[in-house]
Amino acid sequence: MDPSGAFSSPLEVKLPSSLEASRIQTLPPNAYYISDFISEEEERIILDKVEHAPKARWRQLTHRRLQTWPSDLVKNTLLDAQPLPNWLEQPVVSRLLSIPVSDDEPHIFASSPHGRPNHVLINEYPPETGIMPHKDGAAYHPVVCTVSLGSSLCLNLYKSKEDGALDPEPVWRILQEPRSLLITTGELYSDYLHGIEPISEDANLSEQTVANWHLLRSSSSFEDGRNQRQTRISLTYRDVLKVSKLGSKLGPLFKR
Ligand SMILES: O=C(O)CCC(=O)C(=O)O
Ligand SMILES: [Fe+2]
Repeated sequence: MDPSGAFSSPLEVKLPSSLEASRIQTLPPNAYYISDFISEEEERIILDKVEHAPKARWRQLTHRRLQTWPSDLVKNTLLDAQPLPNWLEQPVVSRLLSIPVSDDEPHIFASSPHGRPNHVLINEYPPETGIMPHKDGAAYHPVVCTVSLGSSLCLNLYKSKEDGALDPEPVWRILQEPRSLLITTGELYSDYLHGIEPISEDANLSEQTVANWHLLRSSSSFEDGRNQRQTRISLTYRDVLKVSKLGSKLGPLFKR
């Protein structure tokens, strides 16, 4: 195992020497995209863990299912001071913490309260499933790290209009390939909304319409401008600002 927690061939995982090399330059500060963040074997292992998690872990929404680890938030607070399970820590967290942002910022969570992510949301998107445009809000330090598994799809970014209403046309699209990492922070986190359209195929994909086109693993596979969606699983890593030790003192009754 190498220091970044990699079990797999370094040929499959390609980490930049600093995030600057992975910056999505067409977007406001700051967004980064790393196409080969985890290997195919690591992807299989994580997908297997997600699929075989205890049934009670899944929360079913109208169109989408999700899991929260280590637990749901209560009033924006993480009640459980439980660590993340090992399969969510390795290789993702150790690898996240191994990539410098710049010479004086050792990694993307260096200035967050806990210095690392303490919470993971797992969302499942079968084709024709999406998520409404939204902001992630005040519970989290403004850094979101999303690992995509299983299939590609586009994340749309939206602006609020002057009157606060949503402008329904996305201002940008980010194409997320399986095994990729997308990091969004700063202005992108605070000033824009993000969402995923509930469609079976992303269309009109090109250098002009996809913000991270030049950072894709395989832009040639989208040469016809289309991406037929399969089921995509995303892991969203964040640092919840408020953590209460009370949850662990109250004991297992209050845990999920
Ligand atoms: O699945 C994604 O990439 C986005 C998920 C998301 O926006 C959220 O969970 O807040
Ligand atoms: Fe979100």
